[in-house]
Amino acid sequence: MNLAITDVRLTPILVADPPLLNTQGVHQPYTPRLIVEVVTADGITGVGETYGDAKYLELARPFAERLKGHQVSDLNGLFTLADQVAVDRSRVENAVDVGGLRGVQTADKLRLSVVSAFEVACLDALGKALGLPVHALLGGKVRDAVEYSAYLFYKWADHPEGVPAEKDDWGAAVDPAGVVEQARRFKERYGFTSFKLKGGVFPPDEEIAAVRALAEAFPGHPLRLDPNGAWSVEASIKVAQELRDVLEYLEDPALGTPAMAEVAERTGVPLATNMCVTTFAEIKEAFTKGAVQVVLSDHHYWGGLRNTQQLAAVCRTFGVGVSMHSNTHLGISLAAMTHVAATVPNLHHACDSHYPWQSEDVLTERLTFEGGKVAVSDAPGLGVELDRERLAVLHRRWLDDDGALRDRDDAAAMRIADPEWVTPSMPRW
Ligand SMILES: O=C([O-])C(=O)C[C@H](O)[C@@H](O)C(=O)[O-]
Ligand SMILES: [Mg+2]
Repeated sequence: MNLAITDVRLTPILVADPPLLNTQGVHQPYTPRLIVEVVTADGITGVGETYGDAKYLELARPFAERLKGHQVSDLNGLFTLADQVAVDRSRVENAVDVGGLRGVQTADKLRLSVVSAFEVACLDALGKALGLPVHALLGGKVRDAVEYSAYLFYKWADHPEGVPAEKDDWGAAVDPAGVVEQARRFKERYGFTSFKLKGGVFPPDEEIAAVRALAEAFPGHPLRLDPNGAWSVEASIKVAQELRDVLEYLEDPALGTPAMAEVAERTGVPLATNMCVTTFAEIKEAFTKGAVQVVLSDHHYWGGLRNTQQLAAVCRTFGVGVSMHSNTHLGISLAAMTHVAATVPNLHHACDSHYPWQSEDVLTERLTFEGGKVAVSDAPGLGVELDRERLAVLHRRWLDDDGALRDRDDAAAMRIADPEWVTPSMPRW
């Protein structure tokens, strides 16, 4: 068996995205992703997926060049190689994370976000070579299916007039009735039993009303609200108090560990985060201060599936919960999330996934949710197959773009509807 990498293919693509609202603006009609393929000397191809904005591509290209001859089994070596790739400082210093809402930006985090796709691709190739599923390479699954929650968004019916976009069939959701209707459809289509509402869009009272409406429509279902740090400590405490009987957790109500710690201390509602604990370096302060009760991991920016397992082990040690965050992603990443989630014993909350919002994919067969769960594949590797024709079509869209959509920018998308829009300063309320 020859596990040496002989070829690496990087394919940036643009995928359709509905007009989903968040505190920074609205999603653009197409969003960039990067599809990574590693090919071994034996002709086995492994696939991975990560963010596709220019700053990730700029790193992925020189990194890919260093991979020729690298063994797909040498996962630790990927990180050593990545350290050799210089990060342009302007990419991280004072940079506003215009679309990600994923916390601090550092050179390491940028590297990890790129390496994660290669780690997944190597695991996929290794699994195919050995005839083993990725979860087996990670130590084995402890469950046969992974539970996800419905990721509800305030949403316009369509992207602004005149903007080329794919039509979706979800309709608008800009008030409590719209949010409940969206949740109903999520439940009907996918069987989800817990609901997360992306908040920070309307004043807190309106979002409290939406969560109350969800609680009435779906009694006993776990509910979460995530304003991405848009509230002051006082506003966060007010929301926590008003919703404490129905919330499973409140996600990133306020920005930064000190503010989260204050909210946690003054309310009994558990706090989750994918903004103030996004790197190993941020764990100590947050856990010592009791700022978070659930860390939402994301294998992209935590640096892959094995780092996600390490994060879960640290959380377990400190009695902090762990679950999963998600940005716009396709089926390769959902498969990777499902494999690693299947191996984490202390995963007790349904994971987030944007996947239902993505009408397009690069797989021959989409992953499906049954009863809100994705079955853990036992096929070799990730258990997914790339659809090269679809990949080519979505790459062609990226090639044809004049650059406007190659970097996700939710504020720019909002300015098309509201020319006065500027990224709100935080806390917004
Ligand atoms: O849980 C979160 O904070 C997210 O998923 C952040 C994302 O950027 C989400 O708000 C989005 O895509 O609009
Ligand atoms: Mg969040």
